Amino acid sequence: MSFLLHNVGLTHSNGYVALADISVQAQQGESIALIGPSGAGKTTLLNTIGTACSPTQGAITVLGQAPAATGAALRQLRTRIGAVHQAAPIPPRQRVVTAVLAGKLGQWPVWKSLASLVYPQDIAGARQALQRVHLADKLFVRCDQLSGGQLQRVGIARVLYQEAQLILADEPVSALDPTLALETVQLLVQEAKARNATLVASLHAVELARTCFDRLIGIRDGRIAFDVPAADVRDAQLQALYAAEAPLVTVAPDGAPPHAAVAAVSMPAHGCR
Ligand SMILES: Nc1ncnc2c1ncn2[C@@H]1O[C@H](COP(=O)(O)OP(=O)(O)OP(=O)(O)O)[C@@H](O)[C@H]1O
Repeated sequence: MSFLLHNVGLTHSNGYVALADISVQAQQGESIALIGPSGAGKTTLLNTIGTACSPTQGAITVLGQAPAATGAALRQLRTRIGAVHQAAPIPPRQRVVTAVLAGKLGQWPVWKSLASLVYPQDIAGARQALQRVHLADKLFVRCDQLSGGQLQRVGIARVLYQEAQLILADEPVSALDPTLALETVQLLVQEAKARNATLVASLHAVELARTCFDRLIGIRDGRIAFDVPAADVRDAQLQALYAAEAPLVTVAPDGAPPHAAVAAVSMPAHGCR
């Protein structure tokens, strides 16, 4: 078992219920895409699985541990979890090589981590990870000299270098063009499969989610709308997931009566299978 959430809820201090009644489990090695409208709770769920957010209800086990454990046990657990953030939290003046090596800071002894900040301790390893996202030529470039998409790929190189057992990726390809997005999602899925790591990624590109992952979890209003093998998801489920709360009312320019427009699910014609 990779993780297990039982009746998990998360209510923010202002009373906003971001997650409610979330019960979900994943076997080691599964690849799962989280999909759902903006504000549905995908990031909050990823942060909860990744121990960055504590649930206010329910129980959670991650990689065989209850994250409520504090101090050294929690730090140790986090070294086994790799996170790819929507906007990589990388200091702008940091060199790319240092940003990638940061993936293993928690696994290295303190002396090595500190030494690596002054002189990168595994340049070959960082180069290899960067090669996989086509950025080996940026090894010694400062992160503030990269484009948003390049920075996002540095975050992916970091998680590849970390060799985490559980990879949590929050919209990992949102800044990439469609071709690179497909290639990068395939890379993450293949990497996870090759190492029997679990991958959970939130995505707005529904067709990428549908074609590249084993399983799809639809999130809406902080709840699980469906949890199905990717091959079994039906168009009606996707339409309902993304349907506007109230239909958008548009007025035709010629003064014809207003009509309702339901948000369409975008499905570009590319895939993994
Ligand atoms: N600290 C907070 N306090 C109160 N509400 C919050 C807080 N953080 C997030 N929220 C709310 O929780 C809800 C879920 O946010 P979350 O970022 O998980 O959504 P998401 O599905 O990842 O959205 P997106 O696709 O736009 O990234 C949103 O309505 C957001 O406004």
